[in-house]
Amino acid sequence: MNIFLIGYRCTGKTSVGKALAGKLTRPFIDADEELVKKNRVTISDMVAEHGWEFFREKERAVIKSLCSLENHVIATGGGAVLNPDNVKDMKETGLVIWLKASAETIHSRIIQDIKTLEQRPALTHKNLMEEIKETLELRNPLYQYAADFAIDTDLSDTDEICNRIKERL
Ligand SMILES: Nc1ncnc2c1ncn2[C@@H]1O[C@H](COP(=O)(O)OP(=O)(O)OP(=O)(O)O)[C@@H](O)[C@H]1O
Ligand SMILES: O=C(O)C1=C[C@@H](O)[C@@H](O)[C@H](O)C1
Ligand SMILES: [Mg+2]
Repeated sequence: MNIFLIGYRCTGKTSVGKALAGKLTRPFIDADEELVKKNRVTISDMVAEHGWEFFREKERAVIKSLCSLENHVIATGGGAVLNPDNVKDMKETGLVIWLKASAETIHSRIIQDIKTLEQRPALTHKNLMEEIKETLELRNPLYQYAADFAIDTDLSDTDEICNRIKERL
């Protein structure tokens, strides 16, 4: 079984995924990083040039191919659950863990993370806080449906989150 990490931007899927894979001595792979490598373009440039629909098609291709792996820890992009085929494939081939954080925590991590410019182009025309709140409201039911269980990340560091996941496995 694979372990898939899902959740909104900056809930820690990539950071926790890497650390968890180390602790479980399993290989780690990140869907966003795979997409960038495969297409040789940053996410921000891809979205600026071709739009979100094009990005979602590329993301679907990556998730589909990652679902054929075995025993990997896989960090997904924040919007992977928007495609029901991704959700179906992840549920069939692994355990799906939802990393959660409050809108305030997400906002603060997004504006501080150096990767935001290349990796997290705006999803809406709203200001960042409104975008986060509105998008979380739309996506929370999708994360909920996809996940086997959820972990709150607001008050814990990566190491503590890994330990809490390990307790649940
Ligand atoms: N538990 C945490 N406590 C504090 N900071 C965190 C925590 N988890 C992640 N961060 C910070 O938030 C930022 C984003 O983390 P990360 O890239 O792992 O998120 P992500 O969920 O993979 O985001 P994306 O969906 O955009 O790929 C980084 O600067 C990271 O250090
Ligand atoms: O939340 C989203 O829709 C996204 C999150 C990032 O991980 C990237 O996959 C991309 O910026 C889209
Ligand atoms: Mg990530």
